[in-house]
Amino acid sequence: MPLRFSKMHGIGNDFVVVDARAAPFTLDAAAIRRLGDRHFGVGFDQLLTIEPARDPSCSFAYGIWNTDGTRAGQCGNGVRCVAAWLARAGELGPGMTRLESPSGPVAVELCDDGSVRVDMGEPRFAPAEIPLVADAQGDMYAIDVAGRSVELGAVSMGNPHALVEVDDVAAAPVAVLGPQVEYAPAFPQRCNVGFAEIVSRGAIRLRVWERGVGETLACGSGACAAVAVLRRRAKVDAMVRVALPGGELEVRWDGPGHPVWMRGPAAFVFDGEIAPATAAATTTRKS
Ligand SMILES: N[C@H](CCC[C@H](N)C(=O)O)C(=O)O
Repeated sequence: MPLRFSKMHGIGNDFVVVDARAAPFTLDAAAIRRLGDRHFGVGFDQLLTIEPARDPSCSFAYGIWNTDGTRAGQCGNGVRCVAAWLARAGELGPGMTRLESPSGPVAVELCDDGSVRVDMGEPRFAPAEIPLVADAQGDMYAIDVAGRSVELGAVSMGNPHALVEVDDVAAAPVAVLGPQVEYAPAFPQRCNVGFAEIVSRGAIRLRVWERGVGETLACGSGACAAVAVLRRRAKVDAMVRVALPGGELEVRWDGPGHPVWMRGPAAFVFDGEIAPATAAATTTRKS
């Protein structure tokens, strides 16, 4: 049987979405890496599966894999695409619908303009929940990276995020500092690394080095993480427009006890199928 999929994106963060409602998804990490290769496979930042929910309060569940074949606990741009995919399949009604992410329930709502609004849950700042092992000064951590100390904020949105404030996001050392922080021993499960420039109290610019992927055009959970960290430092208001290289998201956080709300688009690119031989091929990039 060929593997059918939909290619989708959320402001340039791109996904292969696989329907695993009837038959379980069985590809291993090596096969996922091959499909994620932009030259030998299809190419994606994340592979998403749509599955039956185990939590009775949720209508469906979704799984998330990075291009390196590792699993992720949350994907903000991905959950909007999952909602749009379910809507196209006639599975999503009006109002809020709860979906089961790998790190617990989130709620999605289709808006009249075609965008999707998501309750991403509460940000979790406790170091053990991120997880992060480092000395803190308030909510600022100093970690050793390649022989020097880097100051950053950190939060879990169901997946681990570090946030570095920069003066000019265009000049941020994303490709150098990103992987160094991702693999720093202070983050035992590695992390996604955001670089944020504050434009005003209601607008930031953000680039994200994603765990297991590299720099992407956008990261939804990263946008929520950035607003949560900066709001906690009282540097931004509750409602923030987050400009990423691939487009813009609206993020709102009213503070402790409230979930982070994210709103943005979800787009279909094409539907396709992969021959079993391709999924099982041994040809792939060497590095
Ligand atoms: N692109 C996703 C994040 C993927 C997270 C993944 N890279 C990890 O936590 O390992 C987003 O829009 O939130």
